[in-house]
Amino acid sequence: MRVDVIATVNEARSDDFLHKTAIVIDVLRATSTIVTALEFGSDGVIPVETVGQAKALKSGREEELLGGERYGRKIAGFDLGNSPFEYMKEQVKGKKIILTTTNGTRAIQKSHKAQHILVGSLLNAASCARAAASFKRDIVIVCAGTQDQFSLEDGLCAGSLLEELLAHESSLEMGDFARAMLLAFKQCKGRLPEAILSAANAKRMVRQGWKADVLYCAKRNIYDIAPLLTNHVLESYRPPQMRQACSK
Ligand SMILES: O=C(O)[C@H](CS(=O)(=O)O)OP(=O)(O)O
Ligand SMILES: [Mg+2]
Repeated sequence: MRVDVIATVNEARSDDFLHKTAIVIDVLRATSTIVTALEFGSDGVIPVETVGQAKALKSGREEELLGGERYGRKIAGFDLGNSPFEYMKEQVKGKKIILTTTNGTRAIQKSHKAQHILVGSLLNAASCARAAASFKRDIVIVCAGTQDQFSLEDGLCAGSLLEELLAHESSLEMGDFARAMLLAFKQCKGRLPEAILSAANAKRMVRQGWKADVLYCAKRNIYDIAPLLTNHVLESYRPPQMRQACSK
């Protein structure tokens, strides 16, 4: 099995995903928010690229919510923003969420040619790796990045996924960028919050008042689900138990 890591969404070409499993990462914050929504009982998340697409999809049924951000803030007329804390509430239970964010949902769209599309974050790295390994295909990990720039927290999450994948597949082949992310992760595994807080995207988010979000998104392996895209909806998938992975 081969794993490659793509540094930003704009470096991804749709043909890179053919016949493969894609894992899309946007630690701050889209994929952490998606994992949280599903963990807290949302019925499914529909990721879309534009605000117009999100509004057009909303059918007016009570069991649907519009979520997302532009410039980090809730979009006018939407029910929810992009903070994971908004998705822990009773409000999301049993609801489908139509979500559009600047980087994360765009990266999910970009992976549409993959055979399987999983959503990864630090919160669910072990279960996401377990799900990906169970599909027995080559894997492409896409770091969404921030407005077309590489983001360290996405790279560290890719490294965490690689460490977990190696526990399932000792003969994993990987490209040099993937190897670099694995080494970077191993280097700061014991101090992930500090490493993430030192990076540009987190610094900007802290300035905007989102420090609690950054610290929450830096927690590793606290949830055991792997969002899997099925008919355009991300649903909670609990991967089969396989060989014991690294976890902590
Ligand atoms: O809301 C977020 O965390 C970001 C906003 S920004 O583009 O980084 O300002 O969106 P995301 O798609 O989760 O990266
Ligand atoms: Mg982001």
